[in-house]
Amino acid sequence: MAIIEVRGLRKAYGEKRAVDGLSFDVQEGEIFGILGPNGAGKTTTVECVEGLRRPDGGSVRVAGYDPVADRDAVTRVLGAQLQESELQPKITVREALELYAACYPNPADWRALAERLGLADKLRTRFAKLSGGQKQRLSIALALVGNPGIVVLDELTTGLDPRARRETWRLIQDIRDSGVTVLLVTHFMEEAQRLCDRAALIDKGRIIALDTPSGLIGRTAGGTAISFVPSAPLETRLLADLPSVTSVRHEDGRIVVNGTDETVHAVLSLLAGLGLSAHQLRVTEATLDDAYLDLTTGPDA
Ligand SMILES: Nc1ncnc2c1ncn2[C@@H]1O[C@H](COP(=O)(O)OP(=O)(O)OP(=O)(O)O)[C@@H](O)[C@H]1O
Repeated sequence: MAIIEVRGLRKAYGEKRAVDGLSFDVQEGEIFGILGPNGAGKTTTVECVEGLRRPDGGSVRVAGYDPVADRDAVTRVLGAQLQESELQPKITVREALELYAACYPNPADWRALAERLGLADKLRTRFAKLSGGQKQRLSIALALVGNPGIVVLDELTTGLDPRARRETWRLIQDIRDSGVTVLLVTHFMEEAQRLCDRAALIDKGRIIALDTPSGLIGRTAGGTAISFVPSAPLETRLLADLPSVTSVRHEDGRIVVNGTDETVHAVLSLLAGLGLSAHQLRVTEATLDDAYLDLTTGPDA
């Protein structure tokens, strides 16, 4: 069931069309990614979903509610991560959790939440004294303290070290596993590839692709590449004629064959049939990074 429905969403800032006719559905219980270059319109889109911005056109429904007209209802079902600047530097973790819990009719048990997010021993620590990772975990806790069915996380892991980023990924998976739908805005393709069930790739205010991460990767020209040094000279035409192969080239003394998963088996079978072996064999898969670079046009001017 679609818990978020966005239809023909448009939003301009003066002459600038930040969002230009976006439509997508987010299914209940999934992690849905919003990806795209700087200035693509990602934050504007999620701000319209959160009810923080009034769209110029199109419609948004969150659990059936209009985020602008039914602001209170949407606030109860949707938890948004706070920007760092929205918290007082002197507030303690405990005070922040208590304060935000008091704003909701059916808040979560904030002590249990602090425990779950690894903040139990930081309750008396002031916000300004928390590390980047701890601040991020607090912002997730505050987004969850109202017991929402949906949580919006915008650029959550920017600025975190690789370990803190991985811990945050585990938390996001736990949140999804507890039944919460996650709308995740990210610049990190590895993050999107690991976490998202589906993702929309936005460029210049429009959706240019919407699919599972592997579906998006499948759209790139790269696919699977197999490279090797043959044990004896080999006519590349034989490789190019294999059914799944898209290109063959010589690179630094190696033969590089692009194709699909099946190409690996086809190339090795051909070599075996010719009595040749493949030295320094390497197989590389295209990633969401490759798909992103293939499909988007670069930063907004
Ligand atoms: N309040 C505003 N006033 C004027 N222009 C704005 C405003 N907010 C955003 N924009 C412009 O609208 C476009 C989309 O911005 P938005 O913040 O939605 O993009 P984004 O994809 O979230 O970018 P980033 O990845 O850099 O955060 C950009 O060109 C941006 O400069």
